Amino acid sequence: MTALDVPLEAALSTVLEATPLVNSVTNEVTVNDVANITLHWGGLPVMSDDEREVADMVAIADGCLLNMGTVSATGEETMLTAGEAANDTGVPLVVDPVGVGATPTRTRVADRLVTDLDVDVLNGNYGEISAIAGDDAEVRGVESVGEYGDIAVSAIACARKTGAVVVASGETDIVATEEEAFEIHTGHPMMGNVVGTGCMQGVTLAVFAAAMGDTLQAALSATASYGLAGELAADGSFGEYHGPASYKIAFLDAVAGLADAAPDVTGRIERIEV
Ligand SMILES: Nc1ncnc2c1ncn2[C@@H]1O[C@H](COP(=O)(O)OP(=O)(O)O)[C@@H](O)[C@H]1O
Ligand SMILES: Cc1ncsc1CCOP(=O)(O)O
Ligand SMILES: [Mg+2]
Repeated sequence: MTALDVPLEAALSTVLEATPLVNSVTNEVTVNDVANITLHWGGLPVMSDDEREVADMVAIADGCLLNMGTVSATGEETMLTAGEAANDTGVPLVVDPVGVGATPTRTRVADRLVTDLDVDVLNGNYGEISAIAGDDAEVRGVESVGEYGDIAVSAIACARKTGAVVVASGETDIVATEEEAFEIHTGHPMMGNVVGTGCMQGVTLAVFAAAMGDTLQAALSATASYGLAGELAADGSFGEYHGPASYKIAFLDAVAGLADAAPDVTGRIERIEV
């Protein structure tokens, strides 16, 4: 393993300076959290998801997230329209294949998104990424269950299958390309007790990819920053909490305050031999 230096303060200030407009076609469960965390990073959220408008909105955006958490038949077509607009205009595209593997419909929709679109970043939990890679996976509803000892292997396989930079979230996040994989040793178990932390990670990736350009650097910076905010919320740096609901508030405040918190992840990102 070799440690990788990722300058978070520079990445965070790049995001703040860019103020990227990110259009999220996302699920109705966490849409408000996705909008707010976009703003808290320094981006501008818009949640345009109507077939009549979405291509025009994506064309003027700096980033686009497609999250299939509650995708309907019309929503499926709208996500393809939005993704095609992103590809046509060179807008970085992030896909969160929520619940892929749980039902045949979700598997079909996810496969269509990664096949028909040029996806820059694909983010999902261990089960979702393993399912897309074609490996054994158990996704109950939208939650990853079971053990995934070879998640880095699955993430690289998923990157080779889709051409995307892949972020597999869990106790240790994995960022993988077709050639290499990194372990990101940040985050806190409390993050797993809040619905929406995967969805919010997806739009975080879209914000950083929109601002930074280099997709791998953006994925590493976004993932490390996200986990660091989770840690700072858990250690009380952004207010006392009494359970998962108040933790979520502290987490969102940690995201908004991270740039001024001397974020440092030295030694926390490792390139792994796979
Ligand atoms: N046990 C844990 N320890 C550290 N970080 C965690 C843990 N569980 C989840 N996270 C973090 O929470 C975020 C959401 O991950 P996860 O719960 O896997 O996604 P989803 O909500 O899509 O299932 C990720 O940033 C991940 O690193
Ligand atoms: C519970 C649920 N059901 C459909 S989408 C959704 C939210 C999933 O959020 P996350 O993937 O961040 O846990
Ligand atoms: Mg998720």
